[in-house]
Amino acid sequence: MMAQRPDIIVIGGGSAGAACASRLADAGQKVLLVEAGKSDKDIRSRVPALMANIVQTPDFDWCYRAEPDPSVGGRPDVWPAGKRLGGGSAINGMMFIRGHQWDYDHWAELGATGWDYESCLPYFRRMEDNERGPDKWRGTGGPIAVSEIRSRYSVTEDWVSAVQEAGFPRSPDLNGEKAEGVDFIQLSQRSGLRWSAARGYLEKASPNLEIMLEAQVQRIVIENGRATGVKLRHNGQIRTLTARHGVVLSAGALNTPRLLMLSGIGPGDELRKHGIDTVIALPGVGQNLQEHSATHLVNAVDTHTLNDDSRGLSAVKQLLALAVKRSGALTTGIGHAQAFVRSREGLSAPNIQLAFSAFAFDVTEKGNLALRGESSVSTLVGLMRPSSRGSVTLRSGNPDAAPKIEHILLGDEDDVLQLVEGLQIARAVMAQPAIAKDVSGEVRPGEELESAEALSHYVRAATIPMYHPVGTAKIGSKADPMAVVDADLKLYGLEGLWVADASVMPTIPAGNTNATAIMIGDKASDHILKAVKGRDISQAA
Ligand SMILES: Cc1cc2nc3c(=O)[nH]c(=O)nc-3n(C[C@H](O)[C@H](O)[C@H](O)COP(=O)(O)OP(=O)(O)OC[C@H]3O[C@@H](n4cnc5c(N)ncnc54)[C@H](O)[C@@H]3O)c2cc1C
Repeated sequence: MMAQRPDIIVIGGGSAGAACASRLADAGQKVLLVEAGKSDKDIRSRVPALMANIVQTPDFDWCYRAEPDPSVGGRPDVWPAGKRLGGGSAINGMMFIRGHQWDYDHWAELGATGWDYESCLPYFRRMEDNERGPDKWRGTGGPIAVSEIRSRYSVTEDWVSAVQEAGFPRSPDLNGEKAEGVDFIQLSQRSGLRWSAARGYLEKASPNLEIMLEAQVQRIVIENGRATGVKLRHNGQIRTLTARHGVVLSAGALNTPRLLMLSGIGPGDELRKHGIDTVIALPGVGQNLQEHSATHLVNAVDTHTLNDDSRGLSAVKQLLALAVKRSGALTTGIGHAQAFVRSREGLSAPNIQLAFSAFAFDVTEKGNLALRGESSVSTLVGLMRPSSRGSVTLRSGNPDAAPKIEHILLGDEDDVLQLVEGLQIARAVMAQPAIAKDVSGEVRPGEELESAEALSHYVRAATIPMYHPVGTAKIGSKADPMAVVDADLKLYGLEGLWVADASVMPTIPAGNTNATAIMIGDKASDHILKAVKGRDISQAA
């Protein structure tokens, strides 16, 4: 344990917490980072394709399940959340994408002053070590390695051509000037291995940073209107640790609101229900839960795919390719190429993400995913700006109880319509000459489902969450009663408590959320330094 009392305690060493803790320590703060999970130094986290073995494994994942969702036939969906140093970035699909500039500018319009794209860009740039090199939009030399995919299949090249044949532009860089059009996917990897936020920010962190693993925070300690420390369980003992300046809460969009409520911060009625005294009444805690929804188009193909590389001699070759060249099927992320497209006229920005993979899964009778036995490809059709909103509340006052997640994935008819439009675009792409020559049939939804009505039934049955929960402690102006933190990420009504993770996003950005969460953690450090050292945020980054 740190000999001295730390200046700041950071709760949660995930995507945002790792970035924030490391930057604060670099700036001279004595930081104690407390993480409930173990280290991410584990081959199952490092080898990308082993992701399938760690999601839904309690040693890596909090393994949450939402309440039954009537909009998808009453299915109680799984809501994974990383439980290792690195958090989500230690178990996720590694797709590295920032989202569209419009989303950040929209945040600022909603009251998150200083979170427009121009203000976030220096932090996106400083986090990156981008294999494509630096330019006005991209960074190099930063802690997070961003690499091109190394699991290459000719069918992916064909898909990229087919998207263009279908009328969408080729993007020079979806993380660059414009997040619209088609490109190969970039991954959070270096030399074919996962590059989590823990690897990037914590492995070479300043000696000012101490990390306490397998330390599960039960609540934030509040004295005289100030957060002074945490109560946690470590090695079977309950301990209270204090910090000079305060606490940064980075437990992720599901656990951050849970910890706030366990600490007496949240909607009064909800706290009373569980016998918790209200310290600060903030009705927005746990509300505004947002999530991307996605459905899949699966095709059988006559060309070589990753499904073929998962069996027999080919599988052995892939092991060798990883060991010798750090390439091949075992370096795969969850997608290989992607396109951001508009499914209709009059939108301010693309509303649909198509993520193409040169592989496809079947769902087994037990509900598990299994790679298909034949050559196959899949196109994920993701809805980028869903209207549905859900909530995270307490199941009980027991600090070990899972949060109660209530989310109606397809609560809005127009969300279903947009997914149908996205599916129709994904099908149109597969019909283009560049890829039609590879395709031997449609597995899901199935060619017989043609009408928009039939496709909407399919969407309702087959849509799943994309594992991108955000928004449950949103940034907003003082005039917004549902805002939880101000634009400096300080909790309303309390000194010494900042929230820095995916929960502060006012709305979900158009793209997988890891890069945005890391940006928030990195930028948070400058807001906190402004508070504790009077540093000028406009001069930071
Ligand atoms: C299976 C999966 C696949 C995904 N795929 C992608 C992808 O391909 N690309 C992408 O961009 N995004 C992806 N995401 C989403 C992305 O990883 C998350 O948005 C991001 O990690 C969120 O960062 P965060 O800092 O908000 O929370 P997290 O990274 O979840 O960090 C929270 C941390 O807090 C710790 N913690 C929680 N409660 C406590 C407590 N009481 N005490 C101490 N510590 C605690 C947790 O163990 C965790 O380490 C995926 C997520 C999942 C789960």
